[in-house]
Amino acid sequence: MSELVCVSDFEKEAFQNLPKNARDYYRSGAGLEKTLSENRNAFSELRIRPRFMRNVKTRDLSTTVLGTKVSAPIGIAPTAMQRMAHPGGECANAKAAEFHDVVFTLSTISTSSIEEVAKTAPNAVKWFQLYIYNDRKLTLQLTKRAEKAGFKALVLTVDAPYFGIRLADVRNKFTLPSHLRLANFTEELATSVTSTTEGYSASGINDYVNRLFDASLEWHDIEWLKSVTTLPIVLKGILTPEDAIIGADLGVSGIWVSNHGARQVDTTPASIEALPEIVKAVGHRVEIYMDGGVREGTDVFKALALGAKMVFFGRPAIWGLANGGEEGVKRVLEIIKKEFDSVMGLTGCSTVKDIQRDMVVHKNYYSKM
Ligand SMILES: Cc1cc2nc3c(=O)[nH]c(=O)nc-3n(C[C@H](O)[C@H](O)[C@H](O)COP(=O)(O)O)c2cc1C
Ligand SMILES: CCCCCCC(=O)C(=O)O
Repeated sequence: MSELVCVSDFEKEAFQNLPKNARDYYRSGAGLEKTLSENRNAFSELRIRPRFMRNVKTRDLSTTVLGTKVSAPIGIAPTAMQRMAHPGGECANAKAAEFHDVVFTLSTISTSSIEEVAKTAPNAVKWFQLYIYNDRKLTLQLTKRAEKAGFKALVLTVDAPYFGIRLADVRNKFTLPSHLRLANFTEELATSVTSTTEGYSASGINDYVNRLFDASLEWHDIEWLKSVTTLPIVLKGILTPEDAIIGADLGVSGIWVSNHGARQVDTTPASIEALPEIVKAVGHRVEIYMDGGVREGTDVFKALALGAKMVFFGRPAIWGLANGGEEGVKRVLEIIKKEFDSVMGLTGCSTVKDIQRDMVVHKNYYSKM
């Protein structure tokens, strides 16, 4: 693993080693994957304006998120079915986050259960990502289990009433390998990720979600969620200030700017493009996080300069898992932290508060000169 020195190295290696069904599921985006590319390109369009002579001999990457101190403003986004990447799955991922003292977010659709993850990584800062099922009793049980297991926030994903068309999964007719289970569920719900339809939309993922997720959700359902949980609620998948304002008015604690790793609607903006206007609209009222295409320390720096309090990534942790399980994710986190530390020091920032809005501009700023 020592020859893997950046996230891109981990990605290439994971592509070699993962079975096609899993690799394509993890890698792919919706449609022709224009937004998938833009999530990366948009970071490259931004330029960092460094400042010097500011005593950066020691640097402190730490910050707080929803009142909890963490070692760095980076966290692991929820990604489903992680045991396809490594037998340790979500438990290994959470252990790595615990080791680095960063946030770990567990997906509803995990192959390790809420309780297993809590037991394996008792001291990790854990958040639970919630999908709302047609069966509200089941949804409530998930929420209560997360509370009981010590999870610190509920991340309600709002961008997935049903799932985008991911052509790779359609072509592969994605199914969950038969030795794995969706560990938060029993019986049919634990194993039924198989294609039941034929033809164009015949991916097991679309079929599962179409059958079970509540596509009728509206804003008033946030009131219901607030009434049944003691945990702070974060809305994940927000891409417009209009929706961010509604969420803030409803009293949520955080807005997570995201296009779901470009897996829902192709040609939505890159998350980093959507971030500034959302920060402008509600950044003074709630914490703002972002994910989508974060692969390097410079990306973390840019997102913070544009107003994010915390930056998450999904696929890099999967590539870490695929290259050595817990140790692989630890290494990925170490790399991104080291890169971020390097950028901070080399731009005159010794704490995250020193990262100012005017330190990042679009490259067009320079063409006007
Ligand atoms: C394989 C995969 C599975 C995902 N599963 C979930 C999920 O279960 N719940 C959710 O809210 N988002 C899910 N997402 C979206 C991620 O939480 C996150 O928004 C996205 O991965 C960020 O982009 P990045 O992978 O470029 O870092 C998934 C993304 C991927 C790539
Ligand atoms: C079997 C249900 C599929 C859940 C998929 C999780 C997810 O959000 C994704 O983007 O994939």
